[in-house]
Amino acid sequence: MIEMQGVFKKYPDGNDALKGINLVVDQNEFVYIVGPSGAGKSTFMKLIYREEKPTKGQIVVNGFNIGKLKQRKIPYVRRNIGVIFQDFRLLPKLTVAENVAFAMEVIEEPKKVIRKRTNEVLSLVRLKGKANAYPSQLSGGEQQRVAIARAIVNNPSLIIADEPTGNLDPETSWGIMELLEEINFRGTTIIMATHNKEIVNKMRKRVIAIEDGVIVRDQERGEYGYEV
Ligand SMILES: Nc1ncnc2c1ncn2[C@@H]1O[C@H](COP(=O)(O)OP(=O)(O)OP(=O)(O)O)[C@@H](O)[C@H]1O
Repeated sequence: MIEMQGVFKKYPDGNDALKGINLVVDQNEFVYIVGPSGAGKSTFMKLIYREEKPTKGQIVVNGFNIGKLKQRKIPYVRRNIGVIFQDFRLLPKLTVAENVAFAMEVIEEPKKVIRKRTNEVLSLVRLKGKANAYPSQLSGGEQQRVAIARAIVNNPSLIIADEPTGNLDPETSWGIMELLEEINFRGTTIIMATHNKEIVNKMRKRVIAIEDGVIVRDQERGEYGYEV
């Protein structure tokens, strides 16, 4: 589902963020991306959902050659990818239900489908009771659950999560991880960048370590491997 061959990313200011990435991620894998600050993890994730373009090399996601994608085709690829950030990025003036529904409105789903599916995903993240609340009225963990609901509402085959527990306390973080595991169990591939040693060591998934723009380790049922 994701294939990278000889991928380099040099930012316009000359920063070499990635220097020759090769990897394959299959459908339904759960992959942790670990590594020191500035190693290139976020850049790696941004290339997958085409927030950034590679300077060299090939990236294929769900059969699309991401680097060569025409501007007008980008929405088709993004529709199949849910993205979750450390800082939630909800729309503050929309309610919980509206934040989730918005992701379906932009792809012009019928109103009836939107209502039904919004209810479904809010149940899944256990937030049905907060449907009419605004993000500012929610805890951090609840806001992240809304962001997860929004990410999965269009049934993406892939979720990219960039430090999804970075702003959350340990207990809340576990709740988020259980949710991501359940989503993975239902068939969605998950790629998650994290600095959370406890989570990586307990959940035992594939671990890819990036240092200074290259993959230095790729382990099944791996460990975090750094002191924090
Ligand atoms: N938009 C940008 N323009 C120029 N350089 C950038 C840009 N974004 C990132 N970089 C540089 O690219 C390198 C990799 O950054 P990246 O954000 O991918 O690292 P990271 O592993 O995600 O770090 P962290 O764990 O701190 O989030 C760093 O040297 C960073 O300064």
